[in-house]
Amino acid sequence: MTNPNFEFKPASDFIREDAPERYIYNMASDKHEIAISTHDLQVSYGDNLALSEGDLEFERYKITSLIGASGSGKSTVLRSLNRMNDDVATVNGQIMYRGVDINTKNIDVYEMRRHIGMVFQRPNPFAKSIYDNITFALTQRGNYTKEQLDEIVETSLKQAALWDQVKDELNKSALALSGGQAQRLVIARALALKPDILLLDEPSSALDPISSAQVEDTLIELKNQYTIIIVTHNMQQAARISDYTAFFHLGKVIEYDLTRKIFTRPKVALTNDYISGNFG
Ligand SMILES: Nc1ncnc2c1ncn2[C@@H]1O[C@H](COP(=O)(O)OP(=O)(O)OP(=O)(O)O)[C@@H](O)[C@H]1O
Repeated sequence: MTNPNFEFKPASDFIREDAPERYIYNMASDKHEIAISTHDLQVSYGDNLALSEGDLEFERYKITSLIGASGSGKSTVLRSLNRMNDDVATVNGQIMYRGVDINTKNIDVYEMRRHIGMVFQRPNPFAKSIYDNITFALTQRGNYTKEQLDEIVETSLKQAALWDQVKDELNKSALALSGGQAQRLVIARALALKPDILLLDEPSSALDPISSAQVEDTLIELKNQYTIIIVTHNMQQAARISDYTAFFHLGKVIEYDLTRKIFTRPKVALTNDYISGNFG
């Protein structure tokens, strides 16, 4: 006989904050090459613990999307990966890159950011020519001949799929570019430093659908040579471009798996609720 006092609760109600139902893909067991990983990462803004547990591994030459509701900690993780949070947050734990914990005081942060570049939500070209946008950071910290700079400008613009559109007007102001072109210029600017890892924080959310598709195509092209980690609110975008997806909720990674599994057979009820638009 049915117990009249029994009340059915949705699965998400059973998730305890201290031990949420979760599933993390075990990358190490499959011998994937890891580009960067975090261990016991905890990030606080004052008293607010924005990321309370973060053990994540990012596979080399893959695109990993970080998804989750607003405030769930995605940007906090992304920004911590190249120390953009240093001045605003307390970041504890290890961030291992090429055998080095880059979350320690003796790291040259500027040098590290040449390896781990960042592209932000709004295209932010400098008020300089297209050419100078790409060469600016290089000329600040190194000696390059004009021929070397020309070559870097051409290669990075080609990689960012912008060369054909701007090759005859490299001296034009970058501020005259369209949103999609400007974002690809910013990607080219990051690539000019020859990074290993590219971090992108909602890189196409401020763009129209055509420009956004161009940026997505660019990222898919780039993953042959770069490890890409992207924060996105656009579920279709995550499903289209990424190999892995990590779902964040209240500062924790709830599910991290192959993208096709997250979007077709998520293992955690909360992930399913999120991707099917039932919350957030
Ligand atoms: N610079 C900051 N100062 C204080 N609190 C911050 C700062 N940046 C983020 N937070 C807080 O940290 C928590 C996580 O924020 P975070 O930006 O990482 O979330 P998110 O998942 O990237 O959200 P969104 O999708 O809106 O960008 C939130 O509670 C947010 O208010």
